[in-house]
Amino acid sequence: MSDNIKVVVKVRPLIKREIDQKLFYQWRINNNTLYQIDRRGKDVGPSFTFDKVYDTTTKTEDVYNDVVKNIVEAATRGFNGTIFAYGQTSSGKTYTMRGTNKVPGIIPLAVLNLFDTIKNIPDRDFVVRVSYIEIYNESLIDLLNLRNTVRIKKTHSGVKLFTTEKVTVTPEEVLELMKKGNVNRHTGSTHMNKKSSRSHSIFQITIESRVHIEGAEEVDVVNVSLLNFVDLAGLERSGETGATGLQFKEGTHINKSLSVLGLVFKQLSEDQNKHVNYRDSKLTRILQNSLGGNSKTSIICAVTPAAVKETISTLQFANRAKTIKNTPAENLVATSSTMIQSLTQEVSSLKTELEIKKRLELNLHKDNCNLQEKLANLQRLILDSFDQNRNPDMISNARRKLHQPRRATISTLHTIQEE
Ligand SMILES: Nc1ncnc2c1ncn2[C@@H]1O[C@H](COP(=O)(O)OP(=O)(O)OP(=O)(O)O)[C@@H](O)[C@H]1O
Repeated sequence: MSDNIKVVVKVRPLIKREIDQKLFYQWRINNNTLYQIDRRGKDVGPSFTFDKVYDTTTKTEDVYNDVVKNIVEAATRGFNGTIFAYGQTSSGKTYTMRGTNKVPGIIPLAVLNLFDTIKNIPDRDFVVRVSYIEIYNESLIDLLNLRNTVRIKKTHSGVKLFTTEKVTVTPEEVLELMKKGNVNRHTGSTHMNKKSSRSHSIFQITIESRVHIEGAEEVDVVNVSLLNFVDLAGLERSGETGATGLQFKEGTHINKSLSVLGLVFKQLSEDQNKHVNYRDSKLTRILQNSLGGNSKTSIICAVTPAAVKETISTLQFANRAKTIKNTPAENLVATSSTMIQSLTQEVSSLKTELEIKKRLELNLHKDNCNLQEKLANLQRLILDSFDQNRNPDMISNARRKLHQPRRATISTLHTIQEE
């Protein structure tokens, strides 16, 4: 397994729906290799080997210890980290990331581990901030405040999300925020999954730390790192999910952004100097730093044992992902001077935004003047038709005034009305 990008496969047990439909295990696992089998257990198709393949008895905690724990702990030392759950609809991604009341998922395990690790680093002061967004039909939604608008901006350290961030001091607070966000997520019932995620979600934890100096007024060095937990919506085929109408539209967006993700993975695994289509979807744009960038990354591919086509497609994706090379850098240390540089850049981009808004306002003002002028002309026409039988001198006087320059239009109109 590469140290910087780890790709593992997790096979979930058959679920009630599949048992009721008399579906059976189409895969057997031996020595981290998946073999396609028929109903009698005979090998019939392709096989796929990975560094780690977890069978149906594996606990999420084992996966956590193998491929997530070290990323969370490195985040307390200033490394960025990203954990993806990828797989077809109903393969167990949300179960793995979030867990249930009885079985904790990757996020709760990470949160507990994070606060434990921090507690054991007494010479640094930590600030932990949490945000939670979803990408629904290519729109960004702030799951911690649905009225907020989420923006993506390029900063000197990479692409940054501007969304609600809550400072938290206990694991319970973080998990409360996760629960609050989960309630706001778009889900729907399909033939494949009673509670299917209709969006990609990104649970972000920002960890900031500085050396603890008793009585010190000013701190010069700050480490900032970002942990992303990405629960991807599942690749789906409308024929199997029974999606129509809005669900069909959602499925189209999900599939499109996943195919951009697949393309980005392909490009990253082929040639490091090639153009990479990060900008083709919000998902890849936001996660640009975690894909072939400055991040330690683990991809957990969830597969259902009763599917063949979708499982093969997930395993092919996992194969490609293995070859991506990330370059996590240790120097994620922001000194006060780099922070000033970053803040200056942000100020300058906000100034540009303000300029654009001012120009828009000016254009709106011009439009407004044009409309007022049109209104005056229309009122002139109305006056003409009503006043045909009135004093001809008064009418020609009014006409003369109406043909004066535009700025005078409104006052002219008032004069005419007074006359
Ligand atoms: N390891 C497991 N053990 C038992 N049940 C599981 C396991 N993994 C998943 N399940 C069950 O399988 C079903 C589908 O799981 P889940 O909702 O996590 O899939 P998903 O991949 O997130 O689907 P979607 O993409 O449609 O949101 C759920 O009922 C879940 O409880």
